[in-house]
Amino acid sequence: MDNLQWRILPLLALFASFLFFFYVQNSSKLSHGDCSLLPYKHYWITSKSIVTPQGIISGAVEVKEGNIVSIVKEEDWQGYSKRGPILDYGEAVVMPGLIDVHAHLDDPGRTEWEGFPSGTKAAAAGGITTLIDMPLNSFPSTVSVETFRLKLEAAEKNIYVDVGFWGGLVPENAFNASSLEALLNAGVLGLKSFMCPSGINDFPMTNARHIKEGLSTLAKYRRPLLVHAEIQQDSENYTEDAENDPRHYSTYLKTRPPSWEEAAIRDLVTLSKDTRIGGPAEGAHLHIVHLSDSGSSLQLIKLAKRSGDSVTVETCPHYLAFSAEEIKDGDTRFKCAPPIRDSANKEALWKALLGGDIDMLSSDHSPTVPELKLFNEGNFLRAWGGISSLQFVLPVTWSYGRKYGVSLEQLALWWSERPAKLAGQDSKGAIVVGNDADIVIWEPSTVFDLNNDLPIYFKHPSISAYMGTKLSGKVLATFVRGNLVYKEGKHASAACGSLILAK
Ligand SMILES: NC(=O)N[C@H]1NC(=O)NC1=O
Ligand SMILES: [Zn+2]
Ligand SMILES: [Zn+2]
Repeated sequence: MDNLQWRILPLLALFASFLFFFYVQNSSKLSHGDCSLLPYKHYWITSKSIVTPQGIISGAVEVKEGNIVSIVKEEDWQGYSKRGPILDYGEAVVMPGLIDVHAHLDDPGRTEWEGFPSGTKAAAAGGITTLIDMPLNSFPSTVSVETFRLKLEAAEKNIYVDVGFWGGLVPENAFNASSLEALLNAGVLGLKSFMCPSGINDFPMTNARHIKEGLSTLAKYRRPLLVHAEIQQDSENYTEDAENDPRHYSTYLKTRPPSWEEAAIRDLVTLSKDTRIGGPAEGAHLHIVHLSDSGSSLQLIKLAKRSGDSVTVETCPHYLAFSAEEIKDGDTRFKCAPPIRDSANKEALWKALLGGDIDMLSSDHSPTVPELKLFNEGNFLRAWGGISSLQFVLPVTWSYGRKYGVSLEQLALWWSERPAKLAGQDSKGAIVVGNDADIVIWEPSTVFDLNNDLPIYFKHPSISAYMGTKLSGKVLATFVRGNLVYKEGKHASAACGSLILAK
């Protein structure tokens, strides 16, 4: 009897420690129920309006374990209808989730400006399923492996949508191939640089020589360089005098004429020759961010594309929604760089977008604290430059684009398919079998007022230029890799977005 006891006790202890081990393992993992507002991982989304690269269909999208596993047209749906849970969205639009390739979430270091939790909640509420965070406005800037690690630490378990990262190309690392390569090896999706002061001290500007070096390093990785294309010029039109009141938007506009963009883009299209097939930087790609000048700058880009340079260009909703004439004295919510120009320029930007000369859209969501917008002073020359828009880019593009006949397919191209390609995300950006189930469901005809009654998830709604406007297009639901992360004002309880690293 004694003997038996001595044999059983160690076995019991072993069994108990096994149980404890599995308990600890599982309790540290997030359960599916925290990541998604749905209790299941295999289901069908049905709608009369599903936007696919082959056109708009009525039917169903089957989602299983985070992927799109089949797309069924309505006429073939009969046999399917009892196979599992169905989320029927009726007439609402089912579109690929938006991919915002240009957002400043300011984390770590300036989380009072935005931060990963609030920024990605705003993204989810706006139908954005992936965003690529810019390397500046956080502190420190993402310009080395060490600073990139801090970025990843800040983002981990704090993101409600998938997030990738651009690294910074700055004078300090441009001629240091091993430093740049270490950053690229660590997984940034490409690099970003400025050709004028960025407004952030630890993110100094680059010149043509830095950019040439950057492109040649990026060629090996087949990743893009994104450039803020403005070069400071001597101002002919601007002098500091009583006539040029800094509370007038026209004063600010004079300080940053289209010639700044043109000068930068002229340099860039000389450098982008290297990206042609057979050129010294073949494999690299140049992407011009937030184009505002629809004149000579755009012509230069068109010419470069025609010559076979690997070049793309984005513009932002604020350049398509607003024009300089409408901006009231002191209303620094509208200050951004390059500036919002006149209405003729806005019309020409729409024409270029619809005609295919502008490739895609991005938010350039660049918030700050309200104090730095200097609302009391209303000084356009001294206030922070940056537009807050993240949650509203879909309804803004739709609302302001309707008079130009914008189609749902165009929205998907500008906001999902082409941005996915720029960021090197082959399994995102379109509703096709095998892709991540990144999906937005929205009602194009639902109108809403952007006021304080509306839940707004980015940190400082009062600084947004869209407050006080009426928009059309309400997001009902957002799915990230099959997880229902947002549904009519409610977010999933846990932040289960993935960090996207280049391989
Ligand atoms: N630092 C920063 O975010 N700058 C951005 N703001 C803006 O309006 N244009 C920019 O490039
Ligand atoms: Zn910029
Ligand atoms: Zn920016």
